[in-house]
Amino acid sequence: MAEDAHGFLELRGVTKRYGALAAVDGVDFTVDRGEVIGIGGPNGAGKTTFFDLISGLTRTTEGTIRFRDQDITGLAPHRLCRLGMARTFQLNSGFDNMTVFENLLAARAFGRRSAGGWLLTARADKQATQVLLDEIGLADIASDPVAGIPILARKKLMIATALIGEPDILLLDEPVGGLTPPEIDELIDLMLGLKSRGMTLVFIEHVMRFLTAVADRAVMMHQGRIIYDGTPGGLANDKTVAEVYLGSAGLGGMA
Ligand SMILES: Nc1ncnc2c1ncn2[C@@H]1O[C@H](COP(=O)(O)OP(=O)(O)OP(=O)(O)O)[C@@H](O)[C@H]1O
Repeated sequence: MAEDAHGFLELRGVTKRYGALAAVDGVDFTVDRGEVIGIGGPNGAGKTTFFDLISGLTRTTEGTIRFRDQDITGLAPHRLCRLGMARTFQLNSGFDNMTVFENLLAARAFGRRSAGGWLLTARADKQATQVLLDEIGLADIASDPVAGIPILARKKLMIATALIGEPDILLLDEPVGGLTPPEIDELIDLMLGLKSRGMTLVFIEHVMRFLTAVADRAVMMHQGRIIYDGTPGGLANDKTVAEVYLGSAGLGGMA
């Protein structure tokens, strides 16, 4: 498939209305292949809805979304998964009664992009699962039921579950929410590892230390619109961003 590195993912005039409220309001947004973008903004800014639109969980009211030179507006999540898009969620998901290994293996089997029966691919799937568990630092608890594992391990498992289908773009919704500073450092390293492998990453995060350490480009949303799109370093001096946070948490409160 011929595809341009520029405009790998492209949104034009994307709007989502809930009654009178425009949760996402006429957004234009382009992601190039290999970019690492951190999205911030106050609660209710529209960030998760924005991800839901891209990943096919919510239908757009207006606008178009293109991915890899295809119009994907309205395409179901499983179709997007097969095109190479994966995402994680704010809340940790997983099958609690299954082990870490089984969770990842199930994701591998159901998220497989190429055709092939279970029996034909079972051995390869198990190998790929083990390799990823090693890489992501979950091999030690591979046999543990997910119900009892710590929150950092759950976060890593969700990322692994998204990565096991070998996506070309990964969307992460608040990957470090609820983690301690040393745990955040660990996920910074994990993300930098993905970045060094050329993975296209778009993530939502309130923790500014994480956002500035990982992203090359920062995007701030407010009331469904993009109010800043530039370097992470430029955020601190941006008047519009400061105004949005003034009187509430302040820019420092984002970290
Ligand atoms: N299904 C829905 N029905 C009605 N309103 C909704 C729905 N989903 C989201 N909204 C509203 O859309 C707006 C944007 O919500 P969204 O969850 O996208 O914001 P957010 O930036 O992700 O917030 P947070 O940082 O708290 O996760 C909010 O005002 C929210 O109440």
